[in-house]
Amino acid sequence: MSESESKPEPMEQDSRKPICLIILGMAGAGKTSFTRRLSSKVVEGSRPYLINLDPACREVPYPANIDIRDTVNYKEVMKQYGLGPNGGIVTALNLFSTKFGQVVDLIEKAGKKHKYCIIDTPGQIEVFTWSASGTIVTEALASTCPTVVVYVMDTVRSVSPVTFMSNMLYACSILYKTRLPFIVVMNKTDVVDNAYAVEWMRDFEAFQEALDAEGEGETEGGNTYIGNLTRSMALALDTFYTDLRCCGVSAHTGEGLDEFFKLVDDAAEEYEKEYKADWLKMRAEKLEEEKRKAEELKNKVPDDTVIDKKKLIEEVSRGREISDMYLKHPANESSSDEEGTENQPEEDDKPVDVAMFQDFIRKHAKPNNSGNNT
Ligand SMILES: Nc1nc2c(ncn2[C@@H]2O[C@H](COP(=O)(O)OP(=O)(O)OP(=O)(O)O)[C@@H](O)[C@H]2O)c(=O)[nH]1
Repeated sequence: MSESESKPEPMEQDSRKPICLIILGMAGAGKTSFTRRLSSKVVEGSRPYLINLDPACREVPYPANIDIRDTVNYKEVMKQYGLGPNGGIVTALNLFSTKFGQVVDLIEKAGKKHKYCIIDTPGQIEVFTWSASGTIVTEALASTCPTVVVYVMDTVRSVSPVTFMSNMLYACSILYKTRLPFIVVMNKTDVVDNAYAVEWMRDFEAFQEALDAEGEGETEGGNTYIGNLTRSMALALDTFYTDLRCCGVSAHTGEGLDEFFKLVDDAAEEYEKEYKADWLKMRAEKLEEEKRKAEELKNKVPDDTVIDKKKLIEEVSRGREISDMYLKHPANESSSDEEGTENQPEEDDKPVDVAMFQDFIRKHAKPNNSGNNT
């Protein structure tokens, strides 16, 4: 029966899902540089599948398989909705997230070939972590594939105990918000070794000494209000530090990547054992809810409007020219674009997108943030 025993293997390979890594971190921590470094890492015969979710970045320095900029033109979004740059980025991500199901389909298919899928997020961390679209994207990924949050920390900028504490508090809040396996990546070790940070996490006395040393008569450490607060916070974070996966890396030199991938595999195992069941349950409940909402929406949308008639998001194969990419603007370009050519919106684009966007707002707007103008 050796033949039948060997048969399940390709099926397992076919249904294998990639391990999704959501790359988060403060502006300038090195998310994009780190993603770029990971993009060249060949694991089990292939490079990671890459997704850029930053609509405002000028250049993506790695060969993205999916790039939000091919779908949403955030400058047009700004114009059309009368928003500033931050509002434009948030709204662009909101629009993209309404179709994230299609992205998830592509990611699932990519699992046949790629072991990892890396998702680079916008420069301003709160655009992702404190927006409805960030939640939608995270939930869509986590309820389909093993998903791990990778928090990139700038080791150079965190040498002050107070800054380090603020960074860790932010990381901690993301951990509790996402409820996913978590890795702290201490980046830029080519400039400053991350040993100090690991010591502060493992040894409270060492952290206190550093705080005292910084504090003498200054505004931040010692017995000042901030110093005392930081001390209390460090104690409170003790539970967070226990079992926290962290490693030092340099996106510039590539140092620490092997250790990083070991932590990722370990975190993916943790997802399978401890998180997956909850996420699957949540997805079942969401599907049920969506079905109900879709019924409601169907009654509101004019009969001649067909939702999901065609794909909004397309995968871009490596090496393909930008001009070859499938471009479509959910915000509808009423003004002429920079090249002077204007794509005529198709008849059913606008009502569908507007209906989807309004439905999105209805689903996610809470009574207490209805006045939020982002
Ligand atoms: N020395 C050193 N510099 C780094 C490293 N990683 C990133 N940088 C530098 O840090 C700066 C910010 O890097 P990015 O990769 O743009 O950081 P980011 O978090 O994606 O930035 P935003 O998207 O703007 O938030 C750049 O000047 C990088 O060259 C590293 O490992 N070592």
